[in-house]
Amino acid sequence: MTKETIRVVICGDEGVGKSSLIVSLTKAEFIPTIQDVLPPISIPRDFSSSPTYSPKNTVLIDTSDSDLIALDHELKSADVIWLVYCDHESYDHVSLFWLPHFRSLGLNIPVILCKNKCDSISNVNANAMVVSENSDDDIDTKVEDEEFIPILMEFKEIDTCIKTSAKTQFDLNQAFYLCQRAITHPISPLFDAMVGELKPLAVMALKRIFLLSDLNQDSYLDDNEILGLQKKCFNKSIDVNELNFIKDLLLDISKHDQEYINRKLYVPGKGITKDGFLVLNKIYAERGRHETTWAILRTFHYTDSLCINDKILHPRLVVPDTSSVELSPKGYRFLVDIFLKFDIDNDGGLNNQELHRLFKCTPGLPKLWTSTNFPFSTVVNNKGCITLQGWLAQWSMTTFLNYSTTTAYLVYFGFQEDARLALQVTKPRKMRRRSGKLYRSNINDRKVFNCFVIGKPCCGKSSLLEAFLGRSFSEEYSPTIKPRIAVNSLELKGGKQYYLILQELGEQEYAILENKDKLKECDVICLTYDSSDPESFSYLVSLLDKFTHLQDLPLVFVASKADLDKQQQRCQIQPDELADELFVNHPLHISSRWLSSLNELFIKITEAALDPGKNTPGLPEETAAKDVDYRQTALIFGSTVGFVALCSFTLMKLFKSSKFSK
Ligand SMILES: Nc1nc2c(ncn2[C@@H]2O[C@H](COP(=O)(O)OP(=O)(O)OP(=O)(O)O)[C@@H](O)[C@H]2O)c(=O)[nH]1
Ligand SMILES: Nc1nc2c(ncn2[C@@H]2O[C@H](COP(=O)(O)OP(=O)(O)OP(=O)(O)O)[C@@H](O)[C@H]2O)c(=O)[nH]1
Ligand SMILES: [Ca+2]
Ligand SMILES: [Ca+2]
Repeated sequence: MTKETIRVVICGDEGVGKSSLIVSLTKAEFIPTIQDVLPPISIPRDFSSSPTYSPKNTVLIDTSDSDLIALDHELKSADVIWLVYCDHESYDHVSLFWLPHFRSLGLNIPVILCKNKCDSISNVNANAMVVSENSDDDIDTKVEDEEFIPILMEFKEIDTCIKTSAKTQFDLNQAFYLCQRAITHPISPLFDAMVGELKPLAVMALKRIFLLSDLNQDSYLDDNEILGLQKKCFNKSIDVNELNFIKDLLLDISKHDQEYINRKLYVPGKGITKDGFLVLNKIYAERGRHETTWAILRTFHYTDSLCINDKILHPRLVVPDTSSVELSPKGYRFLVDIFLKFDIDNDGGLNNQELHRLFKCTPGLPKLWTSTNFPFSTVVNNKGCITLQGWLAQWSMTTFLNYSTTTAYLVYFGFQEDARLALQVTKPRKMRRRSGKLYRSNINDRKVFNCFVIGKPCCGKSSLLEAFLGRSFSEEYSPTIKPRIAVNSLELKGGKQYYLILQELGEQEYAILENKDKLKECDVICLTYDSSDPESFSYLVSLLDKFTHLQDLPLVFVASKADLDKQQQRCQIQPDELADELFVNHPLHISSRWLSSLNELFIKITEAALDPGKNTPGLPEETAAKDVDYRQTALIFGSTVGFVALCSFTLMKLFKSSKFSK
């Protein structure tokens, strides 16, 4: 409900009973002689029989046709018009004067047409949620046929017609409710009275609701699923008779109604079909019980314009500048359930058909996904289908990069609660200072980290991303132009699970490295050079020179293509020297052909994200004495390994060449 206050302007010829209607309604008694024009009366929400969707206030405004200026003034601020007549003359005036007059004022608001002084009819109250055999159908239908129908056909602004009596209080509450309903539950977005069909947006929304309610995905709403839907929308259960009535009605329509002949609306033993669900809602609209349809739509957060409420899709979340957003256990649980529900063939992957079904109740794949080549941004199985591990990684990444996409899709997928419950905001980064330098403090509440992989063209960045997703190495080289992304989960010692996002920036590398805000979202920079290309390291040196602020972040140096012959880097400083100078680890030698070297790297990147102090340049170890000791042993150990390694390498070469020389 968007409106807090609804203004109902009551008009009609002199003496039709306008003022009497207001008095009778509000005082519940008929006072034969009253003043000409009553002052506006405000009726609070509690007055209504079904307060859920009624406005906070409804103001009833009495008018008189003797003062057209005042009347027009009121009409222009009206939300709905209660147009009253009571006899032949005032009836003729409805189409000859009143309705054309509203049009001439340019009003585009609903009109409730009311025939007053119908004193001979007893008060019957029919108000049921489910379509039921209408108890007032048998009451004098002459007025409807002769008076209401022609005028309803001619003036589409007439929402409903009703007979009342101010004297006997017949249907006064109903008339008042209809005025409110015209605003709170408008028929026009749902139903096209001209063609007698539900409107396309309504059909789309209802189809989506059907999909979400069909829990076992068999394309039928069985009794259980209907009960679930009823409970959810009306917070009450449906009784067996009502349910049987609906079923019989649908069976009857598919047997006798020419339009639906041979179309399955309800299949005994299985349930209501999607067509059946639509037909049912069409019947609600036709019988003036479209509140039922609105109640269903609103439960699924549809607004009057039949789109899902933006505040539900994108709830406001307070995210401090240096915090990140991750999925909560509840969010992961929901996404696991969705995956399992749609993995219909149970093979641990979602194939195209299954993905298509899953995204049927959404506007399609998120933009972020299509622009990052989903599903190849994450783990797929040997058939190219996203696995559960990949699915969760993909959502972890989406939440990290743009949580608003996650909340929206959770709602599309049918997440019942406030979508914020599926998220958690991490603590803002704390900063520490050592040796006069600010650096990021240890992290203990995050499990998703973001790493930019930087390096000279052809140094092996894409191969690294591919290997991270468990894909086999390819000799082929195709330069990366558009940024690329890869996300996967990994486990550190002790069994803790993390998600790591690796981004290769392509032609945007400079632009992104320049942008300090972008770097706030970056946990680690992975600086890669090709150890077999002598010109490769100098690229990194010049980047670090150019973007000095990179040195405020954790850095991990990587020497790629370790399976090829190592070359001396043509550069004023060698990789190990630079690392020493910056107080960070020496480059890790990896090869995309050697899986174990890669695993070590990914763990190292994650550890660098968890403990930025150890990996940020310019921070010598705090305890100097211990440090030296450690370094000496490390060096000795290192050189031994180096010597042995060198020996074995030469020996092997000799051995090999001698073998070949034979
Ligand atoms: N029998 C009968 N008489 C009614 C009913 N409603 C109003 N009247 C009578 O009709 C006359 C006009 O009623 P009002 O309520 O003053 O009508 P109004 O439309 O406000 O008239 P103006 O203010 O003059 O435009 C009064 O004598 C009422 O008693 C009704 O439902 N049944
Ligand atoms: N021998 C060997 N070749 C590798 C290795 N890693 C990558 N390559 C090859 O190096 C070439 C470039 O690899 P990519 O991963 O595309 O390099 P890149 O850094 O992404 O290149 P750009 O996107 O142009 O910046 C390809 O032919 C790969 O097959 C490796 O570890 N060993
Ligand atoms: Ca079902
Ligand atoms: Ca690349």
